[in-house]
Amino acid sequence: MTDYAIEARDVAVTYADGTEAVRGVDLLVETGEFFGFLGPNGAGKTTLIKTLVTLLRPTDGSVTVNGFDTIAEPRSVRATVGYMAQETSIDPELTARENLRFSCDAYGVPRAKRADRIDELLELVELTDVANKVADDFSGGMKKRLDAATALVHRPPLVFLDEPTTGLDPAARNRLWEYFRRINDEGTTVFLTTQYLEEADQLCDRLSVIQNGSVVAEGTPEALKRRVGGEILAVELADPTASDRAVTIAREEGVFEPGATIEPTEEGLAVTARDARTRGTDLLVALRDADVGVLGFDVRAPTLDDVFLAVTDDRNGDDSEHGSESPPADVTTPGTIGDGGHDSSDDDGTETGVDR
Ligand SMILES: Nc1ncnc2c1ncn2[C@@H]1O[C@H](COP(=O)(O)OP(=O)(O)OP(=O)(O)O)[C@@H](O)[C@H]1O
Repeated sequence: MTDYAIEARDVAVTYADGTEAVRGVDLLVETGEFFGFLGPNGAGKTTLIKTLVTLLRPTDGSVTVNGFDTIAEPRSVRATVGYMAQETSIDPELTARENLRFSCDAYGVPRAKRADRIDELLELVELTDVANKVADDFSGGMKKRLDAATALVHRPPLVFLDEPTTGLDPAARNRLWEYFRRINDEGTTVFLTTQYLEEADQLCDRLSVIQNGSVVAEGTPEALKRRVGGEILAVELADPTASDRAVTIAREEGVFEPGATIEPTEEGLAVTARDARTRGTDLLVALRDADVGVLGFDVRAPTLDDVFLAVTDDRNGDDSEHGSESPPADVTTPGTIGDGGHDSSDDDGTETGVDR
């Protein structure tokens, strides 16, 4: 086994209808890492995961997973990975225990080891008490926990989690996070795709941001946040329609360092700068002198939302290069990830399925 759980070189995936879902992605994930893959709907996350687990064949480039080439040695890849897909793989008519038994069959877990392995996993995902109840009666969170357990029956050294907490309430999400942390602490490499930036921030050692099939940023959550370039000063104006005027004042007064980003927001304006905290009061004074009323202000450290918006905003439609080395462009106020408006439920089934 290599030091890398995943080595993807210049991977491209084009669907039969000509959609270029993944365009020249390079990815190195070290053994033992908790790696995050972020991106808006339709960015190419699921396509890449399916390529890594041998469900899709790359149009171009090469992929090695756990030291095995995905095209030449797909069986070895499948034997050493677990895959929790977006769509649940559990059978609602079977009990939790039966679902796990079924997965043991599918993954070829030796019979003598099955009972212990199943008890261990039920305990890990806290479903021991309901082991003999049918999955149909489970809450969304319980189903997801069972789903995750079914991907682990063969003790894979690498597990892929495709948006595992989508649709769960915060409490259920937290429980899954604990469980993912535990398997990672025990040595399992985790590859997680998510649209929840907080989730990536909480869990991931390192992450990549993908947009339009290309990686647009990559690094540790901390390094990515630093790249936003300082802190964010948000000013709420008494009259939000005065925000353009306030922005002009902030720019023309030269209050902040030259690289500062000063933008209007719905409430007023936002400044991203290394001296946002120290020079913030100068801005407030300048606004008062210009008779622009201020209701309140706040200085905060950047979040991954800011990173995400900074690296993706400016690149909509720009698919010409990875750009992972260049600093992010402008920063806007936090929000949710944009919707590319595609239905990910369809799968062209280009390749064989993972035995599940
Ligand atoms: N079977 C398919 N045939 C043609 N195009 C597809 C197919 N599956 C996905 N696509 C397209 O490929 C692009 C990437 O889709 P993909 O599902 O990989 O994105 P994603 O980042 O996983 O999005 P989501 O978060 O919605 O799952 C999108 O433009 C999508 O519409």
